[in-house]
Amino acid sequence: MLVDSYDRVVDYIRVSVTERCNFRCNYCMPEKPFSWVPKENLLTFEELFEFLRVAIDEGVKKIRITGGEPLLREDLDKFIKMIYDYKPDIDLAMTTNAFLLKGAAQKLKDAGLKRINVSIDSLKPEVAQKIAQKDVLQNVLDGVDEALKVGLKVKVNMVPMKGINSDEILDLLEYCKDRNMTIRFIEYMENKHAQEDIQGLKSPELLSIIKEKYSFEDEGFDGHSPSHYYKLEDGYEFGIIEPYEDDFCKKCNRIRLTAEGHLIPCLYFDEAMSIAEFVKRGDIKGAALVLKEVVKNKPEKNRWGGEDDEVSTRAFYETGG
Ligand SMILES: Nc1nc2c(ncn2[C@@H]2O[C@H](COP(=O)(O)OP(=O)(O)OP(=O)(O)O)[C@@H](O)[C@H]2O)c(=O)[nH]1
Ligand SMILES: C[S@@+](CC[C@H](N)C(=O)[O-])C[C@H]1O[C@@H](n2cnc3c(N)ncnc32)[C@H](O)[C@@H]1O
Ligand code: SF4
Ligand code: SF4
Repeated sequence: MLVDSYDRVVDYIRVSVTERCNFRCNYCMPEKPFSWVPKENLLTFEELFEFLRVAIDEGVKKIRITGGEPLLREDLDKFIKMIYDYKPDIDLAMTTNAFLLKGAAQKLKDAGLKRINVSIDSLKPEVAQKIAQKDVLQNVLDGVDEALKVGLKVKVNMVPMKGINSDEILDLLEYCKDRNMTIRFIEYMENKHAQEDIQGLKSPELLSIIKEKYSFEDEGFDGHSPSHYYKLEDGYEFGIIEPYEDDFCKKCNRIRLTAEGHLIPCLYFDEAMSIAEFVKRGDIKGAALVLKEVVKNKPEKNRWGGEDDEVSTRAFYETGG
């Protein structure tokens, strides 16, 4: 079992399979980075899987594939199948922008993927285009329909921004409610890669917009998720993720692995240790020692907004969010 120095069990790994993306979201990657990680520096799916096998043997029960845009990586279904075949009861999920999902959903489901979280920031084609800097909406909506059709469980993530998509909170909530998909509104997290003039909506602002039309109860946190959940009178649940808070850190169960093999103990800290050289030379014991070290050094909580206000300079498209 992987237990950190605050007695938290780490049983969730978020794996970013590429930092590349076919969108240029204004809050994440408005411009193509000056240079991408060279392809030869990426761990192969076989190498990533060898490492994940160790992690699963150590008690990991949940794996989320993310990116950049994970659907850009060729043979993703084969990677998913490797994990599924090794541990069929693992909670195997993916976070995606869904642009390429229509053609991939069935293959991913057949390979063993169980759930997807899709980012949808607008239901208006021109607003979606302004945010992603590409005409994306129809493909995304078709991707979601296909995912539901093939039986994948779907959640939606939206980043509400003042003057851009803040008038669509209820529309997106209702789009999700009609399809029985949970929506989580993520407060915009400042980072040095985003467009400078963005102002995100905070939780009280979001709640007061929803209150104009719906009554709801506060359900608190669900398990280990950073999402705070609320329940409408008809039982539909929506969530809000407030990254500047740290109450959910007490129950944190996750670490992150980047496409180049950096193991990151916390979203907000720049420290990371590499497993790359170990897995490349087949030294699985060495990789397991790095895993234990990273878990041991996991910080108690983020320090965003605290006295010593530590701000991560690492981009979300690198860490996988
Ligand atoms: N502060 C903080 N935010 C996180 C963490 N994990 C996820 N988030 C935020 O939640 C967003 C959405 O996460 P997802 O990729 O949908 O994954 P998830 O919330 O673990 O998904 P579920 O397993 O469905 O609960 C991320 O982009 C982050 O903004 C975390 O460990 N700390
Ligand atoms: C980095 S993306 C990777 C997966 C995929 N490309 C997608 O967009 O779903 C993962 C999540 O991070 C969120 N995200 C990225 N930058 C963010 C920011 N600055 N503030 C809040 N959420 C952010 C996105 O909305 C998305 O839900
Ligand atoms: S949020 Fe996702 S889709 Fe948008 S630029 Fe970042 S990685 Fe790409
Ligand atoms: S901010 Fe760090 S400690 Fe808190 S939930 Fe996220 S990864 Fe865990």
